[in-house]
Amino acid sequence: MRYISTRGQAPALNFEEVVLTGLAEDGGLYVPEELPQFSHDELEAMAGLPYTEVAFRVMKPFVGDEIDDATFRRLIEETYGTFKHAAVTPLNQLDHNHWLLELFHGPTLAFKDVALQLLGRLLDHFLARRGEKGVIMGATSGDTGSAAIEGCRHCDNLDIFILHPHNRVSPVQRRQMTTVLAENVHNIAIEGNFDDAQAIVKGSFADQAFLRGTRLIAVNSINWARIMAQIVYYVAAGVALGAPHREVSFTVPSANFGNLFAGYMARRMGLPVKQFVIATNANDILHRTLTENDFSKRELQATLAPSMDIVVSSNFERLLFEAYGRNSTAVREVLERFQREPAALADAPLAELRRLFASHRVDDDTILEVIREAFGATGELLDPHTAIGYRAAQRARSDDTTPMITLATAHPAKFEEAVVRAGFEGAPLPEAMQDLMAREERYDVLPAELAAVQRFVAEHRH
Ligand SMILES: Cc1ncc(COP(=O)(O)O)c(C=O)c1O
Ligand SMILES: N[C@@H](CCOP(=O)(O)O)C(=O)O
Repeated sequence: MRYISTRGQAPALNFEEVVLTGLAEDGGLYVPEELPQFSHDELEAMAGLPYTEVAFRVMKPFVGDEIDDATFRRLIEETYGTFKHAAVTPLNQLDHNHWLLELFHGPTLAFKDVALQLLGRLLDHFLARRGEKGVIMGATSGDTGSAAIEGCRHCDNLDIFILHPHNRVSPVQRRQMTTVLAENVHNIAIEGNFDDAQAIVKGSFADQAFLRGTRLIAVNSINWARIMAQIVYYVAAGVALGAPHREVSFTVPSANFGNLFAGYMARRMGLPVKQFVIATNANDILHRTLTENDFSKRELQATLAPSMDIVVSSNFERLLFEAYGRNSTAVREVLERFQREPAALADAPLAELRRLFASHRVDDDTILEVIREAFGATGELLDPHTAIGYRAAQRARSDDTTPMITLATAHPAKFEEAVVRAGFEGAPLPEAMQDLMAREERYDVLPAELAAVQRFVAEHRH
């Protein structure tokens, strides 16, 4: 399998190279040159299989023969062996036709674990095979950081630098990162927001001289392996609810759009998906683009769903690439315009997106209302991000007969503020994290400046 850049001006890479890199050198994101296709029979055969077997079948075409089957199966088994639910990503029925896809049973209690626990193992495998070392730089609004640290902290060949927005992640999220005191783990609190952190990471890919030749690796969803691993749970959930014999729909709490883009890939590979609902918080660029063709930046707002406090949605570029018929010149133009001024999409790609995607924006008051309402109706205590999805599914689904699967992206224990403000005592942390709030923390606070961060990385890597 070859991977090409959405901006069309970077060399094509193989799977190993694409995992070991981040942004393409032309500033684009890598996507597969051709998408594997699953036939009706192949999808049908996946129903009822263990998650790990579905994972192997879905991801194998992307990996090709770059990892032998026995090794790849071992990496998959080890990865999902860290999850606390036998089904890995169980479906939980809420009413006659609405399901929650629980993605928070991994070690750090958010959907990021599904991909990042695998990515850490893939990186370790490739770097050890090459006898190379690497430096990871990642930006987090709270969840990617801890999942990446958990996935990579045992990798001898890696230093990991995670940038989080200072005082803008929840206390549990911060401590899940900053209490990991391993020598190769470095937490940086940026005096800015997530977009600032993400811009510094992307800027570092554009100018890597500060690393003097050491490889820079991405763990954010700009890394294709993140998307690849997330495709699996769409397929597993879809076939569990009757695909390919019937269509299913998905609602996805969205911000950087890596999660929903994986669902879109699953559809392009053959999963019969009727509708995707994009659920946003007040940082609603995806909703505005879809409904008003307003593809423009606005000031980032702090909300009760802090992991979705993102304005510049990286993976929307991958969707635009598909909607523009893989015309990288057109994609480059629209994204360059977006950096300077409000941009609008051309008529045909916008119509293409509207055919498949609906969207809904949920404000903080509604998040609290939904947490109470959903608990009353179903007995489930939703985290604030999942609450956004729950309401969006109710408001934007196109019909009541297609099964609707709402992605539950995090465990409520990570977001005490919203849970308590909704009137609950809080959600207990799992046993293994009981002492989290008493553990020693280590992190450095830095200005949101590329040079300051690059200097820090250069000084602290091993
Ligand atoms: C809990 C949670 N829900 C939803 C999202 C949004 O996912 P995505 O960025 O893939 O759109 C994130 C992170 O971005 C998250 O951490
Ligand atoms: N919500 C994310 C933001 C980063 O998104 P990613 O999927 O691109 O890593 C977080 O919690 O850090």
